[in-house]
Amino acid sequence: MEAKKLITNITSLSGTINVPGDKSISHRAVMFGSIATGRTTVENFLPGEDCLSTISCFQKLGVRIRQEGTSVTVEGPGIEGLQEPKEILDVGNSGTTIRLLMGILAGRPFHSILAGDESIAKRPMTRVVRPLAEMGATIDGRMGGEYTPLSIKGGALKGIGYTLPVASAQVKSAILLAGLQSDGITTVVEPEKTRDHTERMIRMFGGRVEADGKSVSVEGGQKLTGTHVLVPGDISSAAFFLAAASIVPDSTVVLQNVGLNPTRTGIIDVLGMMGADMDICGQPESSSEPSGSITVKTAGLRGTVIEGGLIPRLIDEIPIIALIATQAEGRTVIKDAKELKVKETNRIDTVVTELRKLGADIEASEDGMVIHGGTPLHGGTVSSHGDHRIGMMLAIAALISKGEVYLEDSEAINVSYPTFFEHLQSLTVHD
Ligand SMILES: O=C(O)C1=C[C@@H](OP(=O)(O)O)[C@@H](O)[C@H](O)C1
Ligand SMILES: C=C(OP(=O)(O)O)C(=O)O
Repeated sequence: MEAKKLITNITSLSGTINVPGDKSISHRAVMFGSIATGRTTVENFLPGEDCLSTISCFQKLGVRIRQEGTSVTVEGPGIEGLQEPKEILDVGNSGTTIRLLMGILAGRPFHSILAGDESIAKRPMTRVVRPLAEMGATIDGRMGGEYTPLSIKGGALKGIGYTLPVASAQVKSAILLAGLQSDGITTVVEPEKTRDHTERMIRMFGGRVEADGKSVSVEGGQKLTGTHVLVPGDISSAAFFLAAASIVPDSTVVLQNVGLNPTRTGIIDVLGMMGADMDICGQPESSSEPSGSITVKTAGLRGTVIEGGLIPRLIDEIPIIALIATQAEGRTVIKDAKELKVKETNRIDTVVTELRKLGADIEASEDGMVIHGGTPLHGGTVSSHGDHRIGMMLAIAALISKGEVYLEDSEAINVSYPTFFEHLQSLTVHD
């Protein structure tokens, strides 16, 4: 594919966007709909490639799922109704799909093979394989189960107490999904609190889960019942426009229907610390996930330090935060973020490499990066490296670059935000 010429040389950004559905919640709505009994309807589903991979995997497990744009109906057969797949379960580019699916399949008495794309083949799986094997599943894969393709033969599971070595909502969720099929109680303790969409969804489907600080427990053998899920907009997608409106001069952008779950709002906290101009208006909670609208205007920003418990609350926003930091006054330090190395790309390397191509003053550290702000960006040819969040971050960087910017591998953006360029275009004001 030819490199895409990005939008540059704009005067300001102005307008309103309805942020597309949350990726994490869309995945879980299909998964819980598939293991529950009865019909689940999903509204404002994200029809991005990752969530479509989740639908296709569950269809291969015998679940009847109809998807038309942002609306999905799942005819839940109940967990016992899942059937041995005849084909390989292809998770595409999606870490959430493979890891949560492993938790579900760990308790099923049949054999499955899971595989995905080149990026998935490099992402660590032992973190999920180890606790699920301890619960009683038989899982193997390349390099002793660290990498795809993986094979799973589920078993009679027993509940465990497990302390996560890394803060990961995907690993926590996989263990909880296996725990729902286990004998007794399963407890997961996290080093830092991560997104709690799985816990909220267990409750939405009529199940019980106990959460106490960084510890979460479920009892096995609970019955889940199909329901209606209203998916709020994805704050991780909104983040690109929060950033864009903050750094493009004379801008005002309204982002409607943004998910405001406190385990995800680290980006709002950081923008606040940096001096951003945001006005947040919460909506009355119509589902178990809070949401609201955010009006963001251009502001002079200053550097900050991002570390510790804040990191899991903004883990996917670090590429766009790095770009914001190039425009802030002073230095921004991001640490405790080693997990970035095992995302769709090594996001420490890809952010540093690509932003440097546009003139940013940024360096990698052992567990994050250091950005010296106040640097004008120039034109160039950059690459997403097949990573949607790197691609979108670079498209926002182009808005403030002096000179033309071309993006290689721009289609990667379809993984989480297929209407990204349309939305960006609709906000753009030229002279
Ligand atoms: O549970 C989820 O939906 C996700 C958890 C995070 O991954 P980790 O669990 O690997 O931190 C995040 O980066 C990913 O985009 C979605
Ligand atoms: C890391 C991400 O997703 P996943 O782990 O599901 O591939 C992401 O969306 O930034």
